Amino acid sequence: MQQKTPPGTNYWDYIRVEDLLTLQGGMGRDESQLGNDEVMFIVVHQVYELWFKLVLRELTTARDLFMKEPVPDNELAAAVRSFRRVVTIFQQAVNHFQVMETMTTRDYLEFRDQLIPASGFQSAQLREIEILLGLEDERRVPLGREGSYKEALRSPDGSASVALARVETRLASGPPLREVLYRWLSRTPVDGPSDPQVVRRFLEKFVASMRGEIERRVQIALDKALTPADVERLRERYEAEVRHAEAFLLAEDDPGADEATREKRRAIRAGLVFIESYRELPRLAWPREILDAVIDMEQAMLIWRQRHARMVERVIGRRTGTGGSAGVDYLDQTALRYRVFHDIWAVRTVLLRKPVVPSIARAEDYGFRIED
Ligand code: HEM
Ligand SMILES: N[C@@H](CC(=O)c1ccccc1NC=O)C(=O)O
Repeated sequence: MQQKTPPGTNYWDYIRVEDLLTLQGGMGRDESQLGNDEVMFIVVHQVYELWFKLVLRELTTARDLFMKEPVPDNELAAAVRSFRRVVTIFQQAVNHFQVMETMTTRDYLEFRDQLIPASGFQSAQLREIEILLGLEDERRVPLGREGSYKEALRSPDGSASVALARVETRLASGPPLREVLYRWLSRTPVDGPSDPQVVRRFLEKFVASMRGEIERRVQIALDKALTPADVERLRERYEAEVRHAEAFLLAEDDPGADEATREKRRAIRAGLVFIESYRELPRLAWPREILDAVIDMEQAMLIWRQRHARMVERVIGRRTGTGGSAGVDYLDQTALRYRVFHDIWAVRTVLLRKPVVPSIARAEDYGFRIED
């Protein structure tokens, strides 16, 4: 007997096209009253919110994975795929700003004032992405009106809103990715069992090797016939660089931190340096892919913020935002400051050339064999 197609299986019911097409009516809920620019403005925002929704799903899955102790090695590839999807989404989404840029300044001014005090600042899903990644509240740039970013999510009469509820739920939904990823990194066996003494010895050897590199660089400068005064200036810079690197690696860069916190930071930083420095060892292949994907992700988001600011500058210049911020100045600051994975960036300043990376005693522990 021929099988019947289950009812409801067609494009329009599955994709919910008719429902989707009723959502572009703006504040008056009547699309016929809106011009093409405003409908485009609404559609582009809706498209972004849908992308944000997917990003949140991927980040939640990855965060849940890194919450496990231990993190199952055979699931690392899935986390990399999640991060890569987030990167691809942001890279695509950044191009949607070009659609906005088909609108001239005067076209936009036709409907802009009615938007006050609404603003992209009230995108709860972007805030959720920041929270889930682990952006610290102290890093947030003040919007230029009273209270925290959460206050901006209240309704105009000061009451709670669906956007605020969304953000509160996210804040209560567990630790951010940064925290669990760093915890995982701190458990990296650094040339042996993860033990504070082993970690410290590894870091000290690493710093010693960095010191050795200074002489070589000074010699290069001399060979390039720089003046003695220039060479001296360079030497001072290199020495300051190593002092900074040492303070970073041995977690002496934050005098307020207690010893237990420092020990945790040393373990995270040693894990990072170890994975990056011996990235060709087979057992480090997936951890290093994780680090690359996380950097890609943060970079894609920074570029998204920066690109948004350039679009804004082009469309409205440097005027005050409808949300009450300084506009482009505010957005440019967020693009510089909103970083989450500081240590993964910072470790790039301290890595060494392959020939001078300290040798490790137990390289065979980090291999695997496919062939016999
Ligand atoms: C012509 C188009 C646009 C203009 C002129 C514009 C302008 C601005 C301005 C001035 C701000 C600063 C807050 C304020 O005081 O209002 C802002 C924030 C924001 N906008 Fe837009 N925007 C546009 C389109 C978009 C689009 C398409 C998105 C996509 C979701 C978006 C997302 C955001 C977000 C998430 C923020 C908050 C940024 C943060 O606080 O980190 N904007 N926008
Ligand atoms: N902040 C923008 C207005 C704006 O773009 C906007 C207004 C309401 C809802 C979303 C918006 N998009 C991004 O900020 C402006 O100052 O023109």
